[in-house]
Amino acid sequence: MTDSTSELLLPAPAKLNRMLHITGRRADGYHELQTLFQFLDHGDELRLRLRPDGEIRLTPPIAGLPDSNNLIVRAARLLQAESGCQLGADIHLTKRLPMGGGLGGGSSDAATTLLGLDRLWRLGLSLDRLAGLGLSLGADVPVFVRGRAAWAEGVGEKLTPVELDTPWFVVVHPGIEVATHAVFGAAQLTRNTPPITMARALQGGAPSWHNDCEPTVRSLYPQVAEALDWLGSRAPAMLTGTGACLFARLGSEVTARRLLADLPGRYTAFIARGLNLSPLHAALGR
Ligand SMILES: C[C@@](CO)(OP(=O)(O)O)[C@H](O)COP(=O)(O)OP(=O)(O)OC[C@H]1O[C@@H](n2ccc(N)nc2=O)[C@H](O)[C@@H]1O
Ligand SMILES: Nc1ncnc2c1ncn2[C@@H]1O[C@H](COP(=O)(O)OP(=O)(O)O)[C@@H](O)[C@H]1O
Repeated sequence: MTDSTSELLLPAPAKLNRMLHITGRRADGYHELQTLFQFLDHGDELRLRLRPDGEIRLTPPIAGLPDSNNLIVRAARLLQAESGCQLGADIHLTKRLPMGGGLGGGSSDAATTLLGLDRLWRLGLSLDRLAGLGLSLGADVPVFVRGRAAWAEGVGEKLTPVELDTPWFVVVHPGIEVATHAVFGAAQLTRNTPPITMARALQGGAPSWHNDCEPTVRSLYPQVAEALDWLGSRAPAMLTGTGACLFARLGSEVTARRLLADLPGRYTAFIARGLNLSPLHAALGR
């Protein structure tokens, strides 16, 4: 974060779903989940600069995504409407996270916009209120607003903070996109995992965790299956969200770097550490 009152430089971290169970389907077609969210010390970055004229300007544009659909612009306009604030912002996005990869980049960008503009515009809104606004933008936004690793239920909005182990991860993008709606719409998807308590989920720890989307994503997207097989032969590996990104859990930065160096050239990847406090909240002191 810069020290100026008219400009902020803030992180928008990635998340992982350390486990994900699908426990049912609601009347509106959305699925009930139980998941553990954790942040990574890797993500996008937003520079927010105050504009007195009320305009919201985003640079650079994301190819194929009109600004009016960008969660950053939508979050900024929502905050203006909610607070009646007449101020605006120039927002510069450094996009590092693959889109639609299950790392929550768009949701995290939205949360950073809400918290950053709340600070820049001196609105003083509570995290409860900002999380409520975030939920209207997407189910994954509230966890980024609250900034604590969490046990999540419902569609991901009922959050209980947790302290998880903080290993190093190798996060791999297999080079294809997974359509979230195709996974949730697949006939073969397991939708009836019996609900468990948070205590039970935490008791087993990482070796006991799995993602109910994984078998469906494996069969619909053979490239994901191949990448998961490769990664899983080197370290315990899983899918995050509905993919397409995968993560392997390592005991140290050195072993993570070694695995990254061995990775076949057809995949893109990065290493990162798991965090129980979002770097956004660390930067803002919230
Ligand atoms: C399942 C998670 C876990 O983190 O996957 P990732 O997106 O991170 O991979 C998310 O909650 C995803 O949330 P989000 O990315 O906001 O999903 P959306 O775009 O709203 O949903 C796309 C489509 O997936 C289906 N969908 C999504 C979430 C959910 N709990 N049940 C659903 O059935 C719906 O058909 C919806 O139209
Ligand atoms: N600022 C943004 N960054 C990324 N995606 C965005 C953004 N705003 C809107 N989107 C839309 O949200 C979708 C989901 O993106 P993202 O959050 O990166 O993936 P996921 O939900 O799989 O973790 C994108 O495919 C894109 O259409």
